[in-house]
Amino acid sequence: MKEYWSYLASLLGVLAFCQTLLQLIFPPELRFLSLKFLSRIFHLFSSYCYFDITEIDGVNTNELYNAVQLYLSSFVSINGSRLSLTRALNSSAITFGLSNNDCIIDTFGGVTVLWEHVVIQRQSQTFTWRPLPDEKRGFTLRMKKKDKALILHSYLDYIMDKSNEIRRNNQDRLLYTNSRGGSLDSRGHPWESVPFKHPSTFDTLAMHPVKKQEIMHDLKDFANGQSFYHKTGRAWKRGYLLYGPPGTGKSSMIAAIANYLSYDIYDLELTEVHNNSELRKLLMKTSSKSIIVIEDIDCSVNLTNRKKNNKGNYCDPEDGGNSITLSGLLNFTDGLWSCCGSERIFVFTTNHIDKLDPALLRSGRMDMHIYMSYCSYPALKILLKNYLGYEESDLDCNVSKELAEAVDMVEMTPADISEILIKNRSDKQKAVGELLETMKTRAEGNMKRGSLKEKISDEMEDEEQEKRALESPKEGSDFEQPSKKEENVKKMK
Ligand SMILES: Nc1ncnc2c1ncn2[C@@H]1O[C@H](COP(=O)(O)OP(=O)(O)OP(=O)(O)O)[C@@H](O)[C@H]1O
Ligand SMILES: [Mg+2]
Repeated sequence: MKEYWSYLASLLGVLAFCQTLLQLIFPPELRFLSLKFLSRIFHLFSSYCYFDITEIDGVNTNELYNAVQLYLSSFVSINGSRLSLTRALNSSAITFGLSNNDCIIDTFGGVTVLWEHVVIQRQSQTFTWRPLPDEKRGFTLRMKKKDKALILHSYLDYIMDKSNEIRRNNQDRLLYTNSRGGSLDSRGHPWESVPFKHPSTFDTLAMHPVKKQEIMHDLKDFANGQSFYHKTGRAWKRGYLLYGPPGTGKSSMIAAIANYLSYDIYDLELTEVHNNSELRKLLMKTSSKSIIVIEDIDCSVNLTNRKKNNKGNYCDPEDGGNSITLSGLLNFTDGLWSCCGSERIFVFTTNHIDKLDPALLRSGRMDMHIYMSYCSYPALKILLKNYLGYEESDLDCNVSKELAEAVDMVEMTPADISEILIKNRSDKQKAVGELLETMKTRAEGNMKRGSLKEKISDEMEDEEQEKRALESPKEGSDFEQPSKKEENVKKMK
């Protein structure tokens, strides 16, 4: 036995000596190359092949990585043994994920594949324009070589579709906003996101039911219109311009659209975008199935100060590319760049449609112009139902008649009315009474103001007429201006 141990010790000693000798004789490059060669030989005879899906691809985020992560999280909770759990700030969902360097098996169309989540600490920070994350993350997909075609053609597409579906069904919508000053985060994103939890829906939106149905129909047509857009060669996008006084529900409508179609919202703060190329980059980083919103477009940037050139056409001021121009914005919504990605809705809102540049309003630019009006009676009925639980039949016949008459005479926004109803929601009758009272008072005020205005304008018109009568000489009087023809005759004489 003793002999055996001494034999083993001497063998180990010889091996260690050989290794040191090899290290001394062969430089590290040669050793690296030989290892690479050996691994090539190994892969040549192995029946498996591997795909690496890294989180960051060059400078761009790899959408496939996020999709795989989400896809695996849907069943990893049942099959995995060691999981990472995450819950985004304010999110209502817990996400399961594979722990670092853990594996999971999946089957697709009778084929078995193995996913490994690979996390490597980044060695040294080489020089980059922006800081990179401390870890390099990625997934490695292992499959049999013979299954490669199926995996590449169908499985990855399936994962993309499935992940989109999971995200829409299980997760909160996301509300993105462009970072202050156009800065990028460590993962190269110019957008910051928070879970979007706006409760507004088309059911709660107070507007004329016919108009509402029309909009909802248009939205569904758009969302289901992939083949139509493809067939007609049009980019799969749609533009809505929402205009109307403050408090009529423009922002609520955007939230309702997002909830209706399960789209994310990109709320673009134009004042934080420095130039057209930055705008283009922001657009490139938006995902499909999203709504890109520019609120108060008339106030965001000065897009209306365009000059007429000598041909009479409007053109942007020359600024050396240091600011956003209207043509840049139109390119953003209309041009070739607007087609990167698909299934996107552009929404612009304004309180003053008359202040917008005609180029923005031209037909074909924004597909639908939607006027968000002061509250009408059909809209009021929705508010009464939402806030007080009242159907029309619950109201006294006379009261509903009075409400219907009064609401058409006052210019009250749904926001004004909501306020009164919320304040008195514990006492429904009081709420309706106060609403009616307010409407009547305002209507009287409006009428008084209206008749006063009418009186003033009548008086002004009378004065104007008198003035004109004094200034213009009477027919046949001495002060009659000679006609041009007479003047010419005089000159000839
Ligand atoms: N049409 C509406 N239906 C239901 N609620 C509404 C409607 N309009 C306004 N409101 C209520 O009033 C509040 C303000 O509405 P919202 O922010 O959507 O108005 P807006 O038109 O976007 O105003 P602004 O022009 O000032 O941005 C909302 O929180 C909502 O409760
Ligand atoms: Mg708004």
